[in-house]
Amino acid sequence: MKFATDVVKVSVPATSANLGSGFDTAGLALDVRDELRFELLPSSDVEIEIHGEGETTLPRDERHLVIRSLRRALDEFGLPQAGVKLTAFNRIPQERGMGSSAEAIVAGVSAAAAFAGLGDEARDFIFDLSAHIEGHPDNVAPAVYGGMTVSWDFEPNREVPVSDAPTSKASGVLSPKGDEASFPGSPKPFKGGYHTVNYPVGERINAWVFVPDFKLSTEEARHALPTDVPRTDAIFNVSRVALLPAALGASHGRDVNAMLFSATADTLHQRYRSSLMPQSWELMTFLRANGYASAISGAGPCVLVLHDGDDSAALQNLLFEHWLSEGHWRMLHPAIDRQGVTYTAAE
Ligand SMILES: Nc1ncnc2c1ncn2[C@@H]1O[C@H](COP(=O)(O)OP(=O)(O)OP(=O)(O)O)[C@@H](O)[C@H]1O
Ligand SMILES: N[C@@H](CCO)C(=O)O
Repeated sequence: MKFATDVVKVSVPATSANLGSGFDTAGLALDVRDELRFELLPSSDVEIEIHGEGETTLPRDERHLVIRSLRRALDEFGLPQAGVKLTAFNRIPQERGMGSSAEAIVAGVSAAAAFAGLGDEARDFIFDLSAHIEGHPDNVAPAVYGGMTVSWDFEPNREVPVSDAPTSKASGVLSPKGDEASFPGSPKPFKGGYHTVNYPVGERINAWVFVPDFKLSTEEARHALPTDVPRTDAIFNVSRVALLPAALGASHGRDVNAMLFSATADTLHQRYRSSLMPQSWELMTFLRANGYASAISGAGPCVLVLHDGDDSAALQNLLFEHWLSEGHWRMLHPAIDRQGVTYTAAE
């Protein structure tokens, strides 16, 4: 395959994963965008220019996550590897729980799609490859599609308890191999791998992200999680995550803020990570004690608030004295992004 163009532009939104109860599953796109320009070079060099977030910390060579993801996707699209100049204008805070790594991966993969001359028809492929590179789909899905997403990893061998399933030819059960072809007849379940569903977000839903002046890598935060969780905690989160689409969709005339409050509650991950970010835990619990639907954003340490209506002034007043005035926290009030990644050929 040949390059369809020499220059492409990509814009990717920030994302907040988990939304409290939906660990590794729920995500929301926020209108804080990184803008990237990719230009093919006649040589095999990589040139990287970074403005904004990461300009003093990110590598400027083949180790850069955007470049690594671009390289992987060029192979997948059957395009040759080439020299490239990347110019990045980064606004998404990094290692804070706003989906910066998913952004970088989606940017590189989407750039390859645009170099291949592909448009919207490549979106599902971008999601699939990006989620495989990231290793979990909850940030990648809203970064690709916008809005609120619920994602899952369809693992055929876990969908049917294979060892217990009847083996008569009439029952049409999954083979231990567990691939797509082993579901005979109809209906057909999904193919193995990552999937996502986009849910509408009500026009009145507002999001705030409180960004601290310290970082926490997702890798470190994932190491803090236990292998097993109590059954009562699992039941608690199942009941709350099921509320999330209804609460964010907000078209049912019920008390949306009360539903958001329950929907963002969690017992599966946040408490286990609290010692890695005590300030975030303190802020999140203070907000909840004051009735706000609040959660750790992604793996932290940012804190997310969701609310029906614009409560900026009240939040500012509530948090000014102990948090915002000391300069350790910034308050962002991004719009909900409903577009997802954009990728186009450019001049
Ligand atoms: N714009 C970017 N360009 C290149 N690499 C990036 C960019 N943003 C993030 N990265 C890479 O991703 C790492 C941060 O990933 P990490 O998963 O720890 O945080 P996050 O994605 O911001 O948080 P979360 O996954 O909880 O939302 C950075 O250390 C860097 O290696
Ligand atoms: N679900 C992920 C989001 C961060 O990538 C976590 O909390 O570890």
